[in-house]
Amino acid sequence: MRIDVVSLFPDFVRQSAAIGVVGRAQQRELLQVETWNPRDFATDNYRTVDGRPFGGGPGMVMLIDPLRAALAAIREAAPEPVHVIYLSPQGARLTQKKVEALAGMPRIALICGRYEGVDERLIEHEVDEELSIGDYVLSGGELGAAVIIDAVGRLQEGALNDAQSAQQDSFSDGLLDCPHYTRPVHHDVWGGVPEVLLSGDHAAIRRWRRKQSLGRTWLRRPDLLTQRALDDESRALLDEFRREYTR
Ligand SMILES: CN1CCN(c2ccccc2CNc2ccc(C(N)=O)cn2)CC1
Repeated sequence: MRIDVVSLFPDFVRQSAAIGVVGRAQQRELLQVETWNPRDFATDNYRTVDGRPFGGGPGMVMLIDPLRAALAAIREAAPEPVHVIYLSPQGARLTQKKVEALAGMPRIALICGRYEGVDERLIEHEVDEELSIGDYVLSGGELGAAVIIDAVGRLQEGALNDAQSAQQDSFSDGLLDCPHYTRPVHHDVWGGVPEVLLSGDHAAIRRWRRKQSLGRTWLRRPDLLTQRALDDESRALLDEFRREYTR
């Protein structure tokens, strides 16, 4: 999968994508991240990328032409069609479901707004989808781009090793994760490690983890439970958790 990023701060995007699982996915050519700076496509001597807003008011707006020129260069750089995404607070909330859809695409382009955003006509004519990584204000779209690159990059076939993808499968089905523990087994101050995890009974451990995922989702994010049907076994486990919890 190829991801092209339009940003006035290409180094930030490139460096964040060079780390960890995503960096390795790039080395293995499972993922390709390219950055394009609109300033390199500005035609005036001052390499202008922003303009004063029509209608007045504070702040500046990103100019159409450098962005369009960057997008044209992106399209020209490889044959596959490009799905163009604009990161902004006005976008649809990013979810794992959306991440999975994006991860299956051959190419996406991420436009990172700065200043007060980009000229609306660029969004209308060149952007396929506007996405937000959450209901908060950032100084630019670059962190959103880094989030999408990580979430999508780690889903590329071969990016995660078996242990990581096993963890991924057990948890990614829309539930919160179960608690995790490691040595020292006994810490005097904080109490113990759940006995079942030390039992070596792998069926019981699997059951306990699933029950914890279901129970924690019910306690912390009940909204996630309404978005998915539970099979009979999960429903029974959750009922058991709820009975124990409300005792
Ligand atoms: C003071 N304004 C500066 C410009 N900005 C803006 C407006 C439009 C596009 C990009 C930006 C860059 N900021 C972003 C970007 C994304 C998110 C997100 N939630 O995904 C939050 N913020 C809005 C705020």
